[in-house]
Parts: sequence; C-alpha cells; structure tokens
Amino acid sequence: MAEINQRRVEQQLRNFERALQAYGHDEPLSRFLTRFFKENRQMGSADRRMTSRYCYNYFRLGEAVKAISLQEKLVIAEFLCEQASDLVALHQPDWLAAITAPLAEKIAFLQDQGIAVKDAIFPFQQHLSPDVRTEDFVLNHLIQPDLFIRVQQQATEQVEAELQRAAISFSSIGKAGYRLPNGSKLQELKGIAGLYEVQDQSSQQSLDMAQLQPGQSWWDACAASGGKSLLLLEKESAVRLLVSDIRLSILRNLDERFQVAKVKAAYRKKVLDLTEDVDHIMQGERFDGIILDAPCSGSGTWSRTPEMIKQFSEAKIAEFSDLQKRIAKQVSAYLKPKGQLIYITCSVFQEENEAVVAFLEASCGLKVETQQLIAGYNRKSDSMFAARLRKI
Ligand SMILES: C[S@@+](CC[C@H](N)C(=O)[O-])C[C@H]1O[C@@H](n2cnc3c(N)ncnc32)[C@H](O)[C@@H]1O
Repeated sequence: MAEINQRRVEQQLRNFERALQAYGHDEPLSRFLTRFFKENRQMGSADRRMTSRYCYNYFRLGEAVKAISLQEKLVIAEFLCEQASDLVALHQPDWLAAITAPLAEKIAFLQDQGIAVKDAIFPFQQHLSPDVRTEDFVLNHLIQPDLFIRVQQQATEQVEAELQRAAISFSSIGKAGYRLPNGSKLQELKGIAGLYEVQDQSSQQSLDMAQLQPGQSWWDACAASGGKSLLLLEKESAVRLLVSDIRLSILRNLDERFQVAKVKAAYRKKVLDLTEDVDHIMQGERFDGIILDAPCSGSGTWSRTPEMIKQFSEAKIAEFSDLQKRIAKQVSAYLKPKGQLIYITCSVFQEENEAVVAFLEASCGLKVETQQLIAGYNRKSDSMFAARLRKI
C-alpha cells in the first residue's frame, strides 16, 4: 500500500469541515459545492473531488451515530461508502481488512464494534411502500447512483460515437437509454446537445404503462421543465399536448428544452395552481390522458441527494399526501370517460403512492388498472412509483 500523506488527509478533513459549516441546507448540496469551489479557487481538482466525496458520504450516513464527533462520523461513512480510504487507514487501521466486504457485512462489522447504523441511515422506514425491500433500499442509500440519458431514437449511433470519442464509458439500458458513470461531463459534448435528455432509468420507464394512440389529447399537469412530456412525445409524437405547472419560470425552461430537442409537435401551455379551482381556465376541455407527476418528497431520489434526509421531517409525508390527493382529485375531473390518469411520484412512501391511488379509486370515480413501484435501488438508479387509473 502506498504511504499515506497524513498532512494531506488532515487538510482534506479541514476542507470538508469548512464546506459543511458553510452549507446552509437551503439548496442542493451539488449547487452549494459548485459555488463553494468557485469562491475557494485555491482548492485544486483533487481537493475539490475529496471535499465533495466526504460531504456526500457524510450525508449518506443519515441520522446514524449522532453522539460522536464529525471526524468519527466521517470515518464510519468512508468505511461504509468506499472500498479504500486514507482517512480510515489513519484513524481506524483495524477496519481496513473489512473495507472491501459487501455492505451488509460492513454493517455487521460495525455492529460488533458497538456502532449501530442500519436503522438510522434511512429514518422513515415505517413509511416505505409495501413493495420496497427495506434492507436492500437502506443499504443502497450508501451507494451513489449512476447517470442516465435517453437518446432520440434516430441519434443513438451519433451519440454513442461521441461518447466513445470523449472516452466516456457507457452501457445500453434498453432501446435508447444509456447508463454512464456519475459525474460524466456531458455538457462539454456540444455536438450532441439536444439529441439526448438526462433522465434517470426509472423515470424513463414511468410512462411504460400509458396507452398512447395518435390523435389523443394529453395533459401533463405538473410538467416542470418537461421531462415526462418529452418522453411522451418520443413514444407518440402525434398527440395533442397541454402542459401546465404552477411556476411560469419552469415552463419557460420547458420551452427552451423543447427548442433544443427540436420538438416539432405543437403544444399549449398554461400556468395553473391545481389546488385552486381552474374550471374557468380549462373551459370544459377533457383529455384522453393526463400525466400527474405530482409534487412529492422525492424520497426515491435521496441516494442522489442524501443531504435531503437531514432536511426532511416525518410530518411532511402527510402534507405531501394531502397535496397529492387534492391535485389528483382536481385533475381527474378533466378526463374523458374511459380516459387514463398516469399518476407518478419519485417517492418511496406508501402515503404518497398506494394511499393516493386508493383515495382516487374510493372518491374520484377512477379504477386502478395497474400500479407499480419502479425499484431503482438494486441497479444504481432512482426509485419511483407509477399507476394507471381509468375514468369510469
Ligand atoms: C415532480 S415535479 C414534475 C417533474 C416533471 N414532470 C418532469 O418530468 O420533469 C412536480 C411539479 O409540480 C409543480 N407543482 C407544485 N405544486 C403545484 C400546484 N399546486 N399546482 C400545479 N403544479 C404544482 C411543481 O412546480 C413541480 O414543477
């Protein structure tokens, strides 16, 4: 083993502590770190990489092992999340023999040292949807997911060639989806801009259950910057599409994204708050299909953004569930008879998923045809939930 530079490790630890102190928990960690590194130009690329790794690993530990120092906590996080670590080698050299073991064994190893982490990594386990395999889900929280792209069907060869040229490794995940290492610098590949969308593997599957026909009218009711709308149009370009969101600014992003992707289909756009009565704006319009990709906790994506766990409180689950029921009830009124509602979340909580679907069936004149947890935790992707309901 190469000799460890103790001073360097100590410097890395100080960088991490400084970054953590400066982080206000009011923005995604990735955005904060980009700014932090800009403001600390003396940090070289190796320092930046290490600060980022320490911060993410630290947050991956969730609420586990509270009553110990930051450094001790980071050593545990490094031991769990990495296969080699100078920090562990310096502070817990006896642990090194177990650092390459499977995660379940590492957790058992810590347990033997009196360090219990398993139940605290993800503190909301009792809310998980029944189809989530709790142990797998929790352990995979310690692993950074991959990056996924969805490529326009006719452009797969061009995109593959460009990835090869840039020496970015990739593997195919079905028709036009690809798995890439996290952190791949796709934005530098200007020649293929617009030919692909960054979209998680589970998100790419979220409309598989939609039954699409040319000529149908669809409403993407919480469209944001259009991830699901683009997926819908890639599957069936001859639909009439209405997109809406509560935020005008994000619909402007949708316009830009559609432009870059050279979307030819005409679409209409409305700013709608779906907790309010929108009847006067909708003017009697009815749809063959509605996508409701509802505002949610995002808990199925927290292995990408582990800092979210600290900011979340259990009470918010019920708040999201209430909001989702309210919005879902409202939009379901705009379905034609036999029209379909595709209800989607990137949450793993039962209250945001199965409970909302059960409410729609019990109170909104819809029948559940299929519902599915799209489990990403065993394949380094996000977890989502999707259901197709039919208006009776
Ligand atoms: C999960 S995101 C949608 C993501 C998007 N479908 C995509 O694939 O990129 C949920 C969206 O719901 C919107 N939203 C939140 N509250 C809303 C409300 N009361 N009425 C309408 N939209 C709302 C948010 O602005 C957010 O863009």
